Amino acid sequence: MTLQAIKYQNGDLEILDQLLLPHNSKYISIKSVNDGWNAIKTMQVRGAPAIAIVGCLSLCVELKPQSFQSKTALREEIEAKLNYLITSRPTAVNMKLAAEDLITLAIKLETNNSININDMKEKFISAIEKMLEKDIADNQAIGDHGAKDILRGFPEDSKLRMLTHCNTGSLATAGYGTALGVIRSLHAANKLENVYFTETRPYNQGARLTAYELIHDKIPHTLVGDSMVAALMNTKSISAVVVGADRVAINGDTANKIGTYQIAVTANHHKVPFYIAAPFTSIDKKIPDGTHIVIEERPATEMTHIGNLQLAASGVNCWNPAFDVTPASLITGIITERGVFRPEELQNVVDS
Ligand SMILES: CSC[C@@H](O)[C@@H](O)C(=O)COP(=O)(O)O
Repeated sequence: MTLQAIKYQNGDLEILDQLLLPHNSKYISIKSVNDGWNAIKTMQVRGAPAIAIVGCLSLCVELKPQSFQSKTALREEIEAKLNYLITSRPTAVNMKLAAEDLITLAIKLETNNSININDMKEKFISAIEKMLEKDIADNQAIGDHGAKDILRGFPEDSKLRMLTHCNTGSLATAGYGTALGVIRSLHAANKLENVYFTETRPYNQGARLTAYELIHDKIPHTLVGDSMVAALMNTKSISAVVVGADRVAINGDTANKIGTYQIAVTANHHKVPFYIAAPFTSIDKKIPDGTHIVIEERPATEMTHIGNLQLAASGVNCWNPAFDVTPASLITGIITERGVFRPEELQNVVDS
C-alpha cells in the first residue's frame, strides 16, 4: 500500500505535515479554507496536484456545516474562497484550473431552477470529493503509459536506471504519483534496476520526501546531490529521466522544481530521453509558452537554513526561485493519463 498523505472523510480533512517528514509522521487537521491556504503557503502540503486537492477539500470542510440564505450567497462564498486559495502559490496551475471549473459549476447550479439550495451544496461538495479518486486513477494511468513508452526504446529483457527530481509521489498527489508513479509502474513490472533521485536543494523534497516514499515502498534507489547529475549521466548509463510539472504551456514548455532545466540540458548533452509526467490538470492551455509562467520566489531562509540549523553565513544575499522552465525542445515526451505526447502534439490533443 502506498502512503496516504491526504485523508478525507465526510467533511473531515487531515494531511501528513510534510514539514516534519521524514523524522516525524504526523497528521494535522484542516478545519477551514484559512487552514488550507496556510498549509499550502508554508508547504505542509506541496506538489501541484496535492495543492489543488487540499485547497478544494478545505472549502468542502468549511461549507459542510454552514447554511446559506440563498443560492447566490452560496455561489458568492464559493467564488470568494476559491479566488483566495489561488493566491497561496502562483506557479502550479492545478489550483487555478480547479477553481475555474468549480466556479463554472457553482454558476450552473445557481442558475438551474430545478435545483434547490441543499442540492446545490451537496452536488458542489460531491464534485470536489471526486477529485481524490480521479487523481489516483489518473496517476495510475500516467504510470502505465509512461512505463510502456520509455521501455519501447530498450531491448525486451532490459532493466532501467532512471533519474528523477523533487517529489512527485503519493506526498505530492492523492496517491501513487506522476513521475514517481512511472517509477512505481516500472518497478511493479520488474523493469526497474534502480532509481537515482536528487536531493532537490534548497528545500530537499528529494532527500526528505522521495527518499521516505522509496524506502516505504522498498524500491531500489540511490540519492545523489543536485550537482552530481552530469557526472551521474557520464558514468552510470542512465536510461531516462522522468520529472513532474507545475504548469505545462501549450507549446510544451514546462515549469517544474528549480533544477529541472539543468537536468534537461544535461540529459540532452548525454542523449538521455527526458520525460515530463503530468495530469491534464497541469496543462495551461491559455498560455502559448513558458515565458507567461510566474515563477514563485521563496524566502531566503529556505536556502540559508535547514529547519532551525543555519548553513549560510549571516547576512548573505540570496536568490531563491522555486521553479524553472524547461523549453519544449529538450522534452522527449509528456506523459499524461491519456497517453504520451510530443510537445508539438499538445495543442491538437487539448483541442480534441
Ligand atoms: C506531482 S508534483 C509535480 C510538481 O509539483 C513537483 O515536481 C514540484 O515541483 C513540487 O514543488 P513544491 O515546491 O514542492 O510544491
